[in-house]
Amino acid sequence: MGSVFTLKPPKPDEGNHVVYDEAWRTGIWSVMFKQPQLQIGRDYTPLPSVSTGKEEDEDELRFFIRRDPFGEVSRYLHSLDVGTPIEIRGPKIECPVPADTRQVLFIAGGTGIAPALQAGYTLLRRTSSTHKPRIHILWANRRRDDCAGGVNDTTIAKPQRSWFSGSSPSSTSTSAPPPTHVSPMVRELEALKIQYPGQVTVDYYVDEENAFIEKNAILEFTKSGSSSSGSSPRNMILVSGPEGFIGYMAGPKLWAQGMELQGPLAGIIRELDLKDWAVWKL
Ligand SMILES: Cc1cc2nc3c(=O)[nH]c(=O)nc-3n(C[C@H](O)[C@H](O)[C@H](O)COP(=O)(O)OP(=O)(O)OC[C@H]3O[C@@H](n4cnc5c(N)ncnc54)[C@H](O)[C@@H]3O)c2cc1C
Repeated sequence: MGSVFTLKPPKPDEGNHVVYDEAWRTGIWSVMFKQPQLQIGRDYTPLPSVSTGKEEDEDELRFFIRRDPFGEVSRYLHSLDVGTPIEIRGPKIECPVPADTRQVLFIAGGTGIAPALQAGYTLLRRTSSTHKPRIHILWANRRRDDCAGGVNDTTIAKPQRSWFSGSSPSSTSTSAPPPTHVSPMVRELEALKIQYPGQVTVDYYVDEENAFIEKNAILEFTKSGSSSSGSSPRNMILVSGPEGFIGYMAGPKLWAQGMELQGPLAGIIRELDLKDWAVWKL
């Protein structure tokens, strides 16, 4: 399971604000947390503040961090008392979302949902009367508990309307009862949907329910998003999650000369041979 962490600078710093603001406008970014005893660092992805209703003007950063029972830094972070000082480094831009992007298909595994929220936030802030970008998120988790309360928007076996959407619970006999526990990341996704109606859709896939992201789920969105006109709008597929997940979807990333590279496109996305879609592995 994971937890949401909130970081505040010890004193207000105008410099931080400018740097973070630029990162939020650019796309997907991370910061590195340092574990002081072992002198090791790990990257984590700040969450946009859609659900909190705050502007990005308070240098506060929030993170969703999964506690790996055998992981050095994530265990360390979960063991800290509230208020403990911690050193971070960054931001590091992982992937810009170009200004003319119209459609994003985000394929996320586990905590790979945090960059999906960032991509959605950056993309949708650019909404205007003439520019209505869209993001469709396919989110895979091992357990239902990881995405508790999440209701599919587009899959064929479309279940009940989301209880977040404000429909009267007594209006239909098929309404789902409000779940007793709602994953914090589902709350973030729902907040984004409410802020940008019709521009965000999410489908959930749960390993323990034998629901896996397959080719047709990718095709459903990409075929509707491909351009029929000569000038192709910019469409992106972003893949984020554990190494094996990225490898299965889009082929592994590569290491060369101490640098992580994208590596060739492979996996099921390559087999789909999509035109007009740029693929990026996070
Ligand atoms: C750009 C980026 C953004 C990220 N954003 C987030 C985020 O927002 N939230 C989040 O939760 N995570 C995020 N991560 C992942 C995060 O950086 C860490 O990798 C994760 O928290 C695990 O780190 P750790 O130090 O706890 O585990 P580690 O100590 O690195 O261990 C990870 C796992 O590997 C196993 N392992 C370690 N060494 C060995 C070995 N020699 N042989 C076999 N197994 C071994 C451990 O048992 C453990 O299960 C992000 C990663 C990147 C690259």
